[in-house]
Amino acid sequence: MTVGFIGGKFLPLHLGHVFAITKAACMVDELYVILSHSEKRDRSHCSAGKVDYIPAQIRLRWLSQLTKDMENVHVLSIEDEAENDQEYDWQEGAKAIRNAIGKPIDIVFSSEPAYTPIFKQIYPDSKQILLDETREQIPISATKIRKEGPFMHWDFLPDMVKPFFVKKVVIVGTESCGKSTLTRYLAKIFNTTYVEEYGRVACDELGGCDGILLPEDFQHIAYSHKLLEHKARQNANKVVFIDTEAIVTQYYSKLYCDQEQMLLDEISKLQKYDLWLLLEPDVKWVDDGLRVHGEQSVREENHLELKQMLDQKGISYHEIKGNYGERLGSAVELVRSLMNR
Ligand SMILES: NC(=O)c1ccc[n+]([C@@H]2O[C@H](COP(=O)([O-])OP(=O)(O)OC[C@H]3O[C@@H](n4cnc5c(N)ncnc54)[C@H](O)[C@@H]3O)[C@@H](O)[C@H]2O)c1
Repeated sequence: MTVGFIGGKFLPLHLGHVFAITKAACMVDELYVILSHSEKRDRSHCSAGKVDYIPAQIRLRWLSQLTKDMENVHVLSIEDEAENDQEYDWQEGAKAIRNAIGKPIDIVFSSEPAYTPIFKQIYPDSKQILLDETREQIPISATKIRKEGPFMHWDFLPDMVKPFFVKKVVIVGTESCGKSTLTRYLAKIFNTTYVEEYGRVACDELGGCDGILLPEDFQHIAYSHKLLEHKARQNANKVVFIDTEAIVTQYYSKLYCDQEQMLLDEISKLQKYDLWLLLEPDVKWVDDGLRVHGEQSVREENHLELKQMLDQKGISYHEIKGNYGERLGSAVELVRSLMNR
């Protein structure tokens, strides 16, 4: 029975790691993948680059998803207190790894020749195997991803890792301000997924909204919308476009049922978007059979009401106005600058 391990920060996990882990898994009876983490050190690595801090729990989830059907692979997480790589105590780290594995280690895997003398010292009885020290198979490193940003190396990220980096753009506004068209067009331009307004789907099913929507419909709408958001984010290509969120649902609950719902407020506290686009009601009102507030003065009043609701929540949004072409142009520009940030 041979036991081996491969350790790393996996900050973030990439296809080079996947290659190394799968190759190592074929060379031993039992492989341990060790996630070494220290919040201080890992935060400073991330902030020195172009990625948000990736908590250890997220990295552990990725490794767990990756290895869940690899019967001879186990993932362990080991924390240390080092503030940077230079401060990392390899000897202490080895002690913790031995303890966690709890059986003799036959092979220590890595793709980093610089670790060879260290491993010789701290694992004198184990064999060392370098998996792809020239990084010929999968030419990528986590340092490069952090330095240049995940979007530059998107194809080197495993599918379970991508959603963490996906930017969420939400498009809000009152009736007939071009939200659903803008959402779909942005998704086409950025070649990605989008979420349509679930309230519309619900009203289509009911055959209308005015006078027949019940307060609980808005809860159903908010839950269903969040589920669609989750799915669209899983499949997104770097960015996902979302038509409407819980504050707009609250706005509609007030408009149709004269009820402000605590649940919708709570949902709105949990949501996090990278960019908010608030559409002005300055395009022609289109009667689609579901809309009822077409008078321009009413549209403007409603817009103001929604704006106030966003302001009260401290949301920072970009106001989008003009004809359809101008709206698309300014939205594209804002999304591009978000992606390059
Ligand atoms: N104490 C110990 O015994 C021990 C052992 C190993 C690791 N560690 C910890 O892990 C850290 C090392 O993590 P890291 O950030 O250098 O590794 P990492 O998270 O970037 O990579 C993990 C492993 O994958 C390999 N790898 C990376 N890119 C690859 C590619 N493109 N193709 C093939 N293989 C690839 C690396 O060589 C490494 O062996 C150390 O600083 C230490 O904290 C400790």
